Amino acid sequence: MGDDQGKTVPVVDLSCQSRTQLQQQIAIACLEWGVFEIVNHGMPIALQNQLKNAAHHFFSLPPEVQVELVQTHPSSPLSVFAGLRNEGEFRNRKRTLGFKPNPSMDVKLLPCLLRDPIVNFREKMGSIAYGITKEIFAGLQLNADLFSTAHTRRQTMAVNYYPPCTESKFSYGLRPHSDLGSITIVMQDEVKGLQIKRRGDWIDVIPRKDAFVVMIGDQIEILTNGRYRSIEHRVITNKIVPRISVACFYAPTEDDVIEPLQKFVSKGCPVLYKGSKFGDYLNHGFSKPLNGKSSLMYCAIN
Ligand SMILES: O=C(O)CCC(=O)C(=O)O
Ligand SMILES: [Fe+2]
Repeated sequence: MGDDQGKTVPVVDLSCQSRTQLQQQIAIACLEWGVFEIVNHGMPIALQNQLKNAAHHFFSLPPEVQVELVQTHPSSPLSVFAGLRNEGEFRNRKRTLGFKPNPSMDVKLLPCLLRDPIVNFREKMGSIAYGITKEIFAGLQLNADLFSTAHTRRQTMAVNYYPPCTESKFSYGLRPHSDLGSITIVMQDEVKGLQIKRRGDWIDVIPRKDAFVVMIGDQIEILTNGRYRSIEHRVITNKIVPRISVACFYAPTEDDVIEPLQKFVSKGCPVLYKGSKFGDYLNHGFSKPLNGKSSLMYCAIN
């Protein structure tokens, strides 16, 4: 486990420890950092490499070919786009291959290049996410099965490609933000770029071949009334090599209303957020350019 005083994101080994120890480590990481890395997570290396290779290949194709490959059919579960829906003043220098939430997916619609890597990776990552959220909620003495099921129902996935960038005003691959859902699990390649904000400083999440990054999202902050805070993060580009990441987002369904649990409210800790439908929260978050943790203002009680 990383040193709390240090500048390294804590690493949680999912093997070789009792569940109580595991829950404690995760609880400390959530409380003090809002982000941690997991090793021995059980995702086969071959599956990771398959998806990374497919992503490199896909993004090396001309943009119009990329679009043609994934968007020709209206019910395709995939879409490919540059930047974000709302960019604001500065562009986010990335291209994303996005997998829609719980599509009634006809796998045959996916191009062969991506079909097996995406489907297999996504399925395995879903069970890793369920396992992690279970330990997070168990560590909070909540009904772990119930809450982990509720907070992983909506699953989306983004394969991000950050091209090398020489213009300094485009140095952001992704501007500072917190994720809108409950948890995000990220697979990085070997290229640095992801940073998290801790006590006012930006800290690199140095890529480790064997690790995935787990980030606490806004819905957990709301549910726990600020006990666990969502992590602000950003991606910076570099001038030389492209970077690939795969971000898997887990969240409640769009009809679920998320509000602080009574357990986390007390005289000394008054209610910080009002309840809101996750779908409304999401639409509001997507309607604004990324700006730190401002997405939480949507339901903050001041
Ligand atoms: O590329 C990364 O490492 C993180 C991506 C991310 O933060 C996001 O897609 O929300
Ligand atoms: Fe993010």
